Amino acid sequence: MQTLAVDHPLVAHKLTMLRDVTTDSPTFRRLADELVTLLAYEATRDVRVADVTVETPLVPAQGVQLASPKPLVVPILRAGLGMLDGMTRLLPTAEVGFLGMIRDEGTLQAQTYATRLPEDLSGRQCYVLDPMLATGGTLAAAIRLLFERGADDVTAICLLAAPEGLMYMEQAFEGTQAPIRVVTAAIDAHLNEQGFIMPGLGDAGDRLYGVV
Ligand SMILES: O=P(O)(O)OC[C@H]1O[C@H](OP(=O)(O)OP(=O)(O)O)[C@H](O)[C@@H]1O
Ligand SMILES: O=c1cc[nH]c(=O)[nH]1
Ligand SMILES: [Mg+2]
Repeated sequence: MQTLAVDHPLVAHKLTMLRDVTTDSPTFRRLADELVTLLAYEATRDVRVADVTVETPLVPAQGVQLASPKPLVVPILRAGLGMLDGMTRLLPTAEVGFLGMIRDEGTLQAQTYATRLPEDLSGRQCYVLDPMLATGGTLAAAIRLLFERGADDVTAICLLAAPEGLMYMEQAFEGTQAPIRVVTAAIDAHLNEQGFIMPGLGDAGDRLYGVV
């Protein structure tokens, strides 16, 4: 597994505003959207392209276009939905699948309550969107599901990751041949007793959409 914490002043600036408890929900949504687009630029560095020739007004020119099959973007509901527009802005022709997952706040185990993905993901590059990689249970379960359907290359984009979750992911996918990448705006210090990322930004789903 490869992990990339994107080191860029605009990423750091937007993340700081996201962390701020006084940032209201509309501003939080806008910042999350902008931040994802910046992270997506790094996360798509290995997106597959095919050679193509186009006619300029003057001569033919060699270039590239996104290869087929097109990448699949998978936001993990609920909080991952706040990252979808920022991602598809950069990859407008990608298809979108959905996973609904919730972490039991007592046991910290992830449960899947909705799956809407293509049955066959053979040869597909997948981009999983989830703002928080805490224990890693949710992301690992999501990636296992994608591999079961044949995905051969998975990149997760997270706004924040905890060292404990990254270590859990390393162990969960040790020996896996397929590339797995985690791209994040920052790796925070640790998890607290409730499994929250510290210093973190609180409950990402609640800050995006309110407490339910
Ligand atoms: O790494 P983990 O320990 O598994 O925790 C991370 C998960 O927890 C949050 O979702 P939550 O369960 O709060 O659902 P929500 O998006 O509906 O708020 C977050 O968006 C991740 O999906
Ligand atoms: O810090 C955390 C951990 C899990 N889920 C969140 O929304 N925030
Ligand atoms: Mg939540």
